[in-house]
Amino acid sequence: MENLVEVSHLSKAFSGQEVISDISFTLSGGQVLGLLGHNGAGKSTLIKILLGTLHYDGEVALLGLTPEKHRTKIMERVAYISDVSSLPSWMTIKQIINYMKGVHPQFDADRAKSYLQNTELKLQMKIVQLSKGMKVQLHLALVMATDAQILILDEPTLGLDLIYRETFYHDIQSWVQKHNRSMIIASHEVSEIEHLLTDVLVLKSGDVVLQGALDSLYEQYISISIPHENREKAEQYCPIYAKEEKGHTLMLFNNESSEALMALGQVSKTRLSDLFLAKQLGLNA
Ligand SMILES: Nc1ncnc2c1ncn2[C@@H]1O[C@H](COP(=O)(O)OP(=O)(O)OP(=O)(O)O)[C@@H](O)[C@H]1O
Repeated sequence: MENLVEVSHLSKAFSGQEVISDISFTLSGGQVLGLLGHNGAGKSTLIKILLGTLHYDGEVALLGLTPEKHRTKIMERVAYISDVSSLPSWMTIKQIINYMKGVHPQFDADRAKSYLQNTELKLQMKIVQLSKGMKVQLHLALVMATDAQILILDEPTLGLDLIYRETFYHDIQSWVQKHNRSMIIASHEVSEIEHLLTDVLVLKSGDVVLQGALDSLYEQYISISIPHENREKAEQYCPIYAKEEKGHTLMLFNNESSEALMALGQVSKTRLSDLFLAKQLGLNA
């Protein structure tokens, strides 16, 4: 399948200081990439590069186009939502829909209105009167009506309540699947987005520390709840991460599935949040 996003040996330095080092990945329709990392890991810098607002070293192509050179063309088919995205506050919802119709070649006003029918938003409402969650709903409806091929989200649900978050991710996931789009989500809420993701890219101070399809990572990394009496024996198998939980220690192992180890505790599905912490903190968690 044709790749919608291609990144090859991407690096970025600010004043000689490298903040992204040699990142490569591709995304095709239906793939949802979780871009994860501690504060300052380089997530927003990578997003800015994809959106064509920063210079970089390496190769980057969205829909076959280079972000720096073809920013306007790319932005017709790439949508971006972040917690700081701003919509013109003086407009009514009806006005912004009409405005989008005027400036965006692929915008379908009827589709935007039909998405809004499932919300409490009304066409005559002014954007300035909307709560943060309502603004995100409006933004999402506008994006879903633009027929964007690639959707980039940077902490889109920051400050939203649980109901808005659930609805937001539910709507966006059905849209991505139905239309075979690609999506990149940068977020600190690892557990919240795990079920949406097909792939992950975890950064630590600009370096890739974990990358791949989630299904193969779930196979590669094994989580076992070890009762305290077996802890010492389990440690001999070199866990990459250990966390005290009620009545046992949760240990994570890489490519270690010997029967003797499995017999020491209860094997459970690996959680992305534990894998994330293992890669950020290692055994010193
Ligand atoms: N314009 C800039 N000039 C100099 N350094 C910058 C600039 N923008 C970002 N940085 C640095 O690059 C590094 C990566 O920052 P970035 O904003 O990409 O991280 P992030 O993963 O998005 O972090 P957070 O989760 O806190 O938003 C940080 O060390 C930051 O200080």
